Amino acid sequence: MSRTTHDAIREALRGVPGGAAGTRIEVTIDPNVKRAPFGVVTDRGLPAGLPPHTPNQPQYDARSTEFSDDEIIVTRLPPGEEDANSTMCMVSGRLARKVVKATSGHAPVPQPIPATFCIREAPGKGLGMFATRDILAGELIVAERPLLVTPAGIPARRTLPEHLTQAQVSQVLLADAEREYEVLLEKTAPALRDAFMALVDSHRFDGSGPISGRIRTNGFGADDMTDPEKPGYAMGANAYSLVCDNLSRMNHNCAPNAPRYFHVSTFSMQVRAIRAIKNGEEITTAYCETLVPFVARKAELARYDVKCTCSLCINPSQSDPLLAYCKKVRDRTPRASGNCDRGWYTDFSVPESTAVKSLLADLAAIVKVGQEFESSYVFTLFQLMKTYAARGDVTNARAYAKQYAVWHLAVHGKEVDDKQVESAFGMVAVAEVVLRMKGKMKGKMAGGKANAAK
Ligand SMILES: C[S@@+](CC[C@H](N)C(=O)[O-])C[C@H]1O[C@@H](n2cnc3c(N)ncnc32)[C@H](O)[C@@H]1O
Repeated sequence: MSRTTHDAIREALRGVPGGAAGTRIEVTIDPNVKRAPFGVVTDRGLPAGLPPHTPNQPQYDARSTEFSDDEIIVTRLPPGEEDANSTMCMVSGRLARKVVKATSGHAPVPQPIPATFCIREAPGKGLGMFATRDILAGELIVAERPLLVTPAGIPARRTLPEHLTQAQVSQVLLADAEREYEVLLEKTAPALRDAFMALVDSHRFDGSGPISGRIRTNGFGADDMTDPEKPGYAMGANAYSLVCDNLSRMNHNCAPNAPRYFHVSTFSMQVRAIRAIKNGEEITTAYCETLVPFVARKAELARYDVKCTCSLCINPSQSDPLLAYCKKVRDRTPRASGNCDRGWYTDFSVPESTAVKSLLADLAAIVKVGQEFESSYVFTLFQLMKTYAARGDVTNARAYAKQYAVWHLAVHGKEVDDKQVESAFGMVAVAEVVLRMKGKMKGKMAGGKANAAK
């Protein structure tokens, strides 16, 4: 399939918070299709003359060898668990196999004790998730199996007549997808199906059916639930949409306090606090790229029926320059710039006050606009850790090693403690050597002075 066609499908069917839509599907459509209609659609259903789509979804045991890596299959994951404790998934054979391997230890989904949240009304936003106690940075807030996993784009499976308009193409894709999802949902455990249907549907007027509407409203993308990118596929054409129960009640905030990630070995979507959260505070996540100006975020969020009123959106003239500053810091990170290291913490011609001062200014700007989940934050912590260590300041090097470990836990769910960070980067060892050297030099200088006085 050509890249343009994939792009068209992806564009046509975007609507997964935090995850670019798209899928590897056999479909011929007008490459000029750009997106599914937003707003009110008067003409719903299939255009005249097109027969309804009949899904053909054999269900596989994911442990079997009956399917190929590239096939999109229907299977229950993780395998071998009760229906109510596993998820109906429409995924590639490759991804199913990855999950089977990763979950073979049958690790249970972790639960925070005592519980951290409740779901209640969030004025102006419908329901939302709120802290029921103080939560520390890095603490687990919620972990749960998804209710449903589907390709982030729509699995259309027919050749479309050339005379269809763009809007009609979108309608056919949405109508066919609805039929596919109906069959998938019939196979889902009743309690999970009920929880799914109780979720909000913000796509009631754009041609989406009740199931695809809920998927588009509540599905999250996850890095660890994607297929490897293949040459020729559009970026994001490897993504999936994971709809959860409590987790899908999290509202958007451009300065979120709880990033999400997928924990494959427990097959659970998880959320941790990126900074301390107070009892009663709303727990939020970001549905869109946040280091862009207000107008760009507003346009992106309109897709999810979100009119954001967060502290950044109500005051764009103040927040936009700060976000632009944070973006500059992010563009300097190794991943963005291609530079492995700026290395200036070992450049002793830069005075400590200057080196530390500029890094602390970067950190303060990031914290001010609540972008702690960004890579620029962790890179700045890393640089501070190294700068202090290179100058023999063990206390500060340790403090930033701790924050560095907390960031990894909150953003990736990776359990690393500050001691591991210290030894991985030789932080404290470096600081101690520097201290010893400084001590010796002082001693020599003092000795020198004493000799001079004789
Ligand atoms: C994933 S759901 C979040 C939970 C939802 N509020 C509920 O009642 O179940 C996404 C929908 O919640 C609403 N929403 C999320 N964040 C919002 C925000 N910051 N402001 C207003 N509405 C928001 C929008 O209707 C959006 O389509």
